[in-house]
Amino acid sequence: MSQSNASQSAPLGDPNHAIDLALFGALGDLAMRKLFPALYHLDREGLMPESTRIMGLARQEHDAASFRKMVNEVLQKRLKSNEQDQQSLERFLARLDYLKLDFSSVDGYDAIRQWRKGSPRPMVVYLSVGARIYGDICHHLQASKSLDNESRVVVEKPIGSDLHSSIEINDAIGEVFPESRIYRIDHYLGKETVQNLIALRFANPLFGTQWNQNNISHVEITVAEKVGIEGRWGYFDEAGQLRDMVQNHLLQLLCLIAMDPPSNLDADAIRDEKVKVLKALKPFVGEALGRDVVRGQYIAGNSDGQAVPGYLEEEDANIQSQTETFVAMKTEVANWRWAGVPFYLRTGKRMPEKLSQIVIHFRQQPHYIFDPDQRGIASNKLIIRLQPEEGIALQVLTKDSGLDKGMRLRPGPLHLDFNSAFPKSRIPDAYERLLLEVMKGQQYLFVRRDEIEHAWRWCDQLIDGWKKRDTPPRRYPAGSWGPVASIAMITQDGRSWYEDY
Ligand SMILES: NC(=O)C1=CN([C@@H]2O[C@H](COP(=O)(O)OP(=O)(O)OC[C@H]3O[C@@H](n4cnc5c(N)ncnc54)[C@H](OP(=O)(O)O)[C@@H]3O)[C@@H](O)[C@H]2O)C=CC1
Ligand SMILES: O=C1O[C@H](COP(=O)(O)O)[C@@H](O)[C@H](O)[C@H]1O
Repeated sequence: MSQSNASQSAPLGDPNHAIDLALFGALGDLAMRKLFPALYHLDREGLMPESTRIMGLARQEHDAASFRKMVNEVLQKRLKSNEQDQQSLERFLARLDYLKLDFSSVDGYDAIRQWRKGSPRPMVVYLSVGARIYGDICHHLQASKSLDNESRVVVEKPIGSDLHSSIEINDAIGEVFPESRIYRIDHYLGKETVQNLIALRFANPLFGTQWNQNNISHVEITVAEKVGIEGRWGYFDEAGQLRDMVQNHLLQLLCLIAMDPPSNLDADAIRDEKVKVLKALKPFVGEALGRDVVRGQYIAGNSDGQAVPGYLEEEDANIQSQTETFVAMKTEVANWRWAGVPFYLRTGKRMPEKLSQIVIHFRQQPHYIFDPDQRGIASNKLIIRLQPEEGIALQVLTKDSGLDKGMRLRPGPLHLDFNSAFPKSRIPDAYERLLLEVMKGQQYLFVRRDEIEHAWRWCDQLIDGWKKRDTPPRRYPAGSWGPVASIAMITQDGRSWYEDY
């Protein structure tokens, strides 16, 4: 384990941000893979106040010592060697405690009240469990008098599987916590470049003045995953890519691209603008469903040169499943700013690369004077890369150099790569940022109830349409960019998916 100066030199976080964190589902996949590493990083970076305590809750038998050992093993495995230092690890592990609890029964919740007794810190309840049990947990916490009027709750996505179920879950949480103390996670909102999108759009007049249908011809949002189902077949098959990724992450990205400038950076000012976008999203009616949406499911193929199974051959698979692992669609935000500008969205599992990027295609000049053969390349693009290699590039056109080239155009990037532009700063994981905002009690990176519900309303009409049409998903080989029809969907508009990966 390498020794680093980070922990020695960093002051511990602002005492006003100290919390008691009750982490429900502490032995689960999300907690182990994302939450504990993120909490450790906050501690190591000096952002976790000294008195902050963390209680892990799950139903397996453990005591504090065996739980700490388990978390320690996970951290050793997940952290890079230059991120580990003995002092930070020891300090972080010492904050951890464990409570064995069956979340569905009120018995045992008294122990949480006992743990909290006399604590001056607000309690943050993090629900890293399936959404069906959120209501029970909130009510049992209330019944056991473990909460006070500063307690906050953090809930994971997806909240429900349609509008109706999300209303039920939100109602149940809302009976215990007011909206101002509910933090609905969409981890894409914690990604560094997503934050930068807000800065880019609203701090730079260069873009602010161009951000509308007069200057932008179309927008692409791609969230491609290289992985398949990773042992989550049961969960995923009920959800599918539309509910798992579009309803939340892709629609949130679309909102941040399409929203009007908020009057300030307050949570509600931003959320009000996002809601307006969700309300203005065109539904898919009539022919549009067949023409503008493509559902896909991967079959066996290759990933990194290795043969990988198809979706229906994965562990636990039901071979009859028609669940989509890929969706591509063309939609529109029907308002003054965006009328007539297509938003092409695509997301899928088992794509060739892990790639999340937004491409804003600007319109061509009204009058063109260069080589007619080059007309196709003659427009600017703004490429906002979320992962991997976070960065922003503006593709501009210059003259190709050389005596023999005449006035040939050459597209080239003005590139801001965050890793090389700011080499000293580690790019934090989305969960670090989100947990920090919860500790501070700031909600602007979290999703308000009406956003979730408008997003479901829009997805529900799409899902209903699919049910009525009852057509199977199109097959695509693992390791490809999705069904051929998703390429045809955009080429029929005389465009193509941006491919400079
Ligand atoms: N994993 C991921 O990458 C992502 C997850 N999410 C969301 O995060 C949440 C957690 O997901 P994930 O970590 O994958 O889920 P897991 O099933 O891996 O973890 C859930 C944890 O909660 C425990 N648990 C469940 N029910 C009870 C109960 N009644 N009493 C006591 N303990 C219980 C489980 O214990 P046991 O093992 O004994 O059942 C387990 O420790 C979900 O809402 C999911 O949708 C969101 C985005 C990504
Ligand atoms: O919410 C989810 O997101 C992940 C993808 O997240 P990323 O940060 O790795 O892009 C996805 O794999 C998972 O199915 C989904 O539930």
